[in-house]
Amino acid sequence: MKLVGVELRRIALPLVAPFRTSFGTQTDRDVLLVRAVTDDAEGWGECVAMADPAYSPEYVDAAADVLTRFLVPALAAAPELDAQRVGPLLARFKGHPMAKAALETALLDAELRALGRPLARELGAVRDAVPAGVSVGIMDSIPQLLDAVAGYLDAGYLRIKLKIEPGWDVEPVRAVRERFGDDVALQVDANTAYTLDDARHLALLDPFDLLLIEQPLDEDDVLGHAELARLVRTPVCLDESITSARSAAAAIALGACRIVNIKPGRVGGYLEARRIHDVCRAHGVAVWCGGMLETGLGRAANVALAALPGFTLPGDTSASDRYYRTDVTEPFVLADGHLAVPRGPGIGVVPVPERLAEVTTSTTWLPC
Ligand SMILES: O=C(O)CCC(=O)N[C@@H](C(=O)O)c1ccccc1
Repeated sequence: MKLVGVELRRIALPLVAPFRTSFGTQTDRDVLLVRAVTDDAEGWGECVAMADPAYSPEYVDAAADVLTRFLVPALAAAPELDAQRVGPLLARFKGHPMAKAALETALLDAELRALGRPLARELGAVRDAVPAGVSVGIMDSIPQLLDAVAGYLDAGYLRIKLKIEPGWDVEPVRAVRERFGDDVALQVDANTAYTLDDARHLALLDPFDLLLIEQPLDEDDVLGHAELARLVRTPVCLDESITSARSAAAAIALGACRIVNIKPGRVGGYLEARRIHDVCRAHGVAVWCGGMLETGLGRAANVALAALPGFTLPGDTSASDRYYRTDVTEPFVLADGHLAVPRGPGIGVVPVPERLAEVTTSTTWLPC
């Protein structure tokens, strides 16, 4: 496969409602899409970097810059290219996993479209549909939270994830349990908002039979998570801390997590995501697919990944309307609490041209 050129396209999408986490509130998304044009086919990748470096060190302007000045030229110079070679070709550039993931995914999508192979099949999917969980932001009040959770349960979501932070943790969890009962699959996500000094407080969540507590401590505090795991009963799940298959193996060996949230953008792409899945599965560690408010392009690829055998917990693979009034692809719609795995070649979806044009704020063509 030869790279003819790469389009970097920025789109602006308002969220249907503000989404508050322990590190800030999102009201809209400034998304970088990557379209790779090869001599065989073209493919799409979505960069999940946020507008500011609040979740991770990456941010969307930096991703566009590193793609333009370093990552795309490195692939353009490659005499022979396929998706498996993208990681090794870009390894000399440190970091920027979200930018790298978007480019690798665009190449992988192009390659698989040329072969007529669905991404799900390429990754090793064993399911045609995946159970959908939903992430619920921090709210202004408990009643507002309960109304939101009621709406998602009515919509059919099979798992509720509550964002928590100091001052908004035990009470919201208690209220959801009291209102909706003990059978609702429920978990919490702290996004690194606590320290080991909060262990006794976090143990107050133990009676609520949560599936997991996600990333309570700093992303680089793997030993702290191992210590916390000895102090609380709720299983610890890592997100920001897991950046590669190697880091997953180390975290598991240290007892820092019993569950892993796999986000392809955070780890550099779907091929590394599969390697993390394989490492976790070999150690009996359950995984689920995290979300980064993706459009239907990233969502399609995430749903394909979530169909692998080790993804035994519902992911943050919600329907398109959880975040967007109109998606850039045909919308993903919940059916009996599940999303169907795209069956077409590559990621199985493409942007709707008129919709893409409506939301485009800039586009840059990088000839190769
Ligand atoms: O459903 C989704 O796509 C979002 C799931 C979610 O809560 N993502 C969180 C996270 O920390 O996991 C997030 C949101 C915004 C930005 C970064 C991360």
